[in-house]
Amino acid sequence: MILEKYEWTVSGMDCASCASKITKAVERLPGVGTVNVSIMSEKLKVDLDEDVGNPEAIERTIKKLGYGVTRQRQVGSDIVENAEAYSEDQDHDEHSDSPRHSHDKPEDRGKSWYQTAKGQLVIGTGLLLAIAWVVELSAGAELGKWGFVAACLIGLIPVARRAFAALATGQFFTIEMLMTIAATGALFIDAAEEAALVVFLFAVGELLEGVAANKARDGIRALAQLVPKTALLEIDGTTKEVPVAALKIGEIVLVRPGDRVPADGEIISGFGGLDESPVTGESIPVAKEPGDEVFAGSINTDAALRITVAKTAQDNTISRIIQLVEEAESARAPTERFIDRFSRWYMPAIVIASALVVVIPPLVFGEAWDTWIYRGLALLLIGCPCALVISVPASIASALSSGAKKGLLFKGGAVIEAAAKTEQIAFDKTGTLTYGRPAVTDIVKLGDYTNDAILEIAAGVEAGSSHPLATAILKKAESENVSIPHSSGSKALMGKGVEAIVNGTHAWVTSPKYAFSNKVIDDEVMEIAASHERDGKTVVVVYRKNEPLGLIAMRDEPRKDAADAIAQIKELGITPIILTGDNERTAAAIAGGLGMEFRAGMLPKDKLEHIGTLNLAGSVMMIGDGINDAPALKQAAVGVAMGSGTDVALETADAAILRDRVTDIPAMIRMSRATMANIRQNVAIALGLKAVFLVTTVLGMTGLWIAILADTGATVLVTINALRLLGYNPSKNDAN
Ligand SMILES: Nc1ncnc2c1ncn2[C@@H]1O[C@H](COP(=O)(O)OP(=O)(O)OP(=O)(O)O)[C@@H](O)[C@H]1O
Ligand SMILES: [Zn+2]
Repeated sequence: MILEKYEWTVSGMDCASCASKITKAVERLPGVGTVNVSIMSEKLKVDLDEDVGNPEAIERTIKKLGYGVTRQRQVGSDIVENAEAYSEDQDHDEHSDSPRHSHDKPEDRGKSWYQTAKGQLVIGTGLLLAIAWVVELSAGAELGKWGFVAACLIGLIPVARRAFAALATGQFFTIEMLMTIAATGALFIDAAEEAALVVFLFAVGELLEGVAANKARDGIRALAQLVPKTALLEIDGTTKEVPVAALKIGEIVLVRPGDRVPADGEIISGFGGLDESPVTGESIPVAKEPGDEVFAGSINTDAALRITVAKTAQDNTISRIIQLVEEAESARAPTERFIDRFSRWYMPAIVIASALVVVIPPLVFGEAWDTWIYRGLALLLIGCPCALVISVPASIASALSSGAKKGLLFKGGAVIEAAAKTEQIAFDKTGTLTYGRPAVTDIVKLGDYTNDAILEIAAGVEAGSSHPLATAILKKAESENVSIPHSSGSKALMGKGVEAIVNGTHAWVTSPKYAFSNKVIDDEVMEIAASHERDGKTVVVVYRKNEPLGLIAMRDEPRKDAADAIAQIKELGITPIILTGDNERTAAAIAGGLGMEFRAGMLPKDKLEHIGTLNLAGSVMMIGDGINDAPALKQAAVGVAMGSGTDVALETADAAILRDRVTDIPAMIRMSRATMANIRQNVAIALGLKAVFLVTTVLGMTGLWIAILADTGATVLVTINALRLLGYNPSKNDAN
């Protein structure tokens, strides 16, 4: 059995209950494996066994439920769009030209609300309702009543149709079904006017929900629009405008001043400042020259650049960021899962309660049937869980896209929730608190070799290493015009150093501690090393078998905002700590300067273990550069990779900070706490309003239309509240 991956764009989904309705309906179809629905990106992904099932059946089901659906087919690396999926039955789906559909069809973009099907339903019902009122006033109640019945039916039929489509997939408890029963019931007990009003308000609510959901998606769509659609491709000395999707790796494109870079690539000629804010959130232009990497979406601020394309449109860093944010939805917050479970029993419970309200007072206490049927129907509408189910995902969606714009990536609600609970933050030293670019400061002779000779051998050993210390030594060798000798058999001694065969002789570059334990250096040399280490430098010993040649001291500067960041973290009530492989004294010098705790001399496995221990005392966030600390990042409650748009950073961790600012760590904490506060407000609004109107409905203080107004009102309130997160500024000192 081979499962084919299918993907559709589904329009008209406004809340989590829409997603679960579609999931359940599709899961029942033959041949369907994993089903994944994303409201934010309006995507449906299905693993389908084509021997048993077929994609058309899936499309028909979705259309019947009342959503628009467009199939996307993967061809190579390009997504090719099929024509609007074919629908067998005549009933045109009322969502297919909602404004959100503009996601796929640019020509639809900018449609006003009244041009959409939902909008027209609101106008239609509203007009009939108004006419009915006029008729009632002028021609009497009897004739007016028929106007209300007409208004009610016009609005109700599409809803009822969706309710029965869901029923056909085994789902009885849907919002549409509650609406249908309540409105039909109201017609039967001669409350046509209220039934029409209820249907009208429901349509208004749906329209507003659609607008709100669309607004939440805008953030992400805006990111996608930062990449230009066309590029100036260089062919045979001239340039030609081509679609960005058609660019191939290795092709050369021209980027004029003021243009956006069309693809990730490398500058081959030209010097200029690049505003990388779309990718990293950092808007101060970065000076770049030939050989430097550029990201798609960045703005070329001053001079023309020629760039070789390094990635196809789909693999660009910014496309991957967008994809991550879209996928982040599926990693759902525990609170969200709780709300989902809650609403699963909430709807049936309300239905049962309504039934009891209808039956018990008349039967047991001899009350009037009319009154209690009316109250029961109103109670049914209280059962609409829309506000509740949308409360958490709306906040999360806003937070995800708001964060992404500022270079703070969370891979899902679960990560946001965990980040908000952080009590300790563990930093890897190199590359996070420091720039990660150590430079050689001193070379100390231990024998007869000159500084250049020491550097030469050290460079030979380090040639095979990509450690920051190796980079520092190789760079120094280059600037001193020392030729790098031939070496072979390079071997990393994890957390200790490197060895290799240089010019036919075995040579080592290691930590003083390791050299000492192998009796290569004595106490006296250890003391020389220590004196440098107390200045915050890292010292390595260059030696051959039992023959120390020299010491090389290197210094890696703390980032300029590191002290500020640590202070902010403490202000937030969180304990920061450095976990480093470097030695005690160097670590103490750096940590002391920043005012924080440290643990030094840690091997990668020690870091892992220590995070485990810390986790017992309170939730730990680990910050790493994402390169060699992936296991430690995994071990922490929240692993955060830091580094401007680096490849690894995006994939390895739970969260990532895209611009090189340590102050973005406290910003990330603030963002997650603000999101959780927002979620708590939303749940309180949704549950609170339900509780209030549940009571007033049973007591007969409020009726049918108030019940539905309470639900749509709450939905709108909750959504507006969530959207406030889009404008939230988590940084303490700067404007963005
Ligand atoms: N390529 C290398 N050349 C020389 N010394 C090395 C090398 N790799 C590691 N060492 C020695 O091992 C020590 C620990 O290295 P490790 O890579 O575990 O930590 P680090 O990355 O330098 O620091 P941090 O843990 O803060 O990021 C270094 O301080 C150095 O003394
Ligand atoms: Zn919905």
